[in-house]
Amino acid sequence: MVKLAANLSLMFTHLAFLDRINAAADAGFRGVEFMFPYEFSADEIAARAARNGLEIVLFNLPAGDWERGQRGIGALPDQIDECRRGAAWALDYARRLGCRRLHLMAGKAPADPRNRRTLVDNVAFAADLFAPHGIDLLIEPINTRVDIPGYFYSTSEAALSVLSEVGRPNTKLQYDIYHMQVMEGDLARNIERLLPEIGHIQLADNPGRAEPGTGEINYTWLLPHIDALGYSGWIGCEYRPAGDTAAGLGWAEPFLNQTG
Ligand SMILES: O=C(O)C(=O)[C@H](O)CO
Ligand SMILES: [Mg+2]
Repeated sequence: MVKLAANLSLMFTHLAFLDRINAAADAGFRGVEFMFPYEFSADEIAARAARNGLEIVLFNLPAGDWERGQRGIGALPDQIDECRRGAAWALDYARRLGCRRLHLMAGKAPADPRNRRTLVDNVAFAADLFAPHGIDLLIEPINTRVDIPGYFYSTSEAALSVLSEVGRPNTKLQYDIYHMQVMEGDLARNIERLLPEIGHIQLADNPGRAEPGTGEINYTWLLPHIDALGYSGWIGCEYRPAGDTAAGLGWAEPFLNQTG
């Protein structure tokens, strides 16, 4: 079964954040993800999701000063304390929200030995903090060609080498099909090969990062294929709708019906 989650940081953005939860449920989603919940009360988010029968499937650890261009701090030696306080804050939210996956963003930093050591240690710290609560820690290679130039890892191989050095069973790859199309292509074969390492998938079309059907990726074929490979996790719709979010959900109807 293809399980789609609405990404509330990018979808239904004409509504206030909490109201996006209702909109996602009304559109037929059974799961939601978002970047950062921290300016809202965890109890309010949890109550709203519960009332709408929605599972909260993923959000990010605090990622530094986003407004000033930071995109995570996991690999930044000067912000180790902040990263670890953020891991504890994220865990508190995740427990209240019943969320089982948290994404740690590495940030923009060259892949030199000091930054890598910092990242490996921070990922290990957070994974160990989350493990007793049944929570997985995810890292996601992000394309450096269009979206985040200078991001610490932009290929599945680079992210997996970090996870293998960390060596914790509750660390997984967040495979964002959009980023991986930009950096690697050969999506079906790569997803099949990486499946045992993948803890969460996200999607958008390319170019433009809008909904499936607006670009070059054949999601009509790829989503059932991923399902047939045996992937049973969530697929987050992390795209910027080309127009009205609900009006652009035609592509998702067969899959939203499946989760209903
Ligand atoms: O940029 C992305 O693709 C992500 O998934 C980051 O977590 C930002 O939400
Ligand atoms: Mg993503």
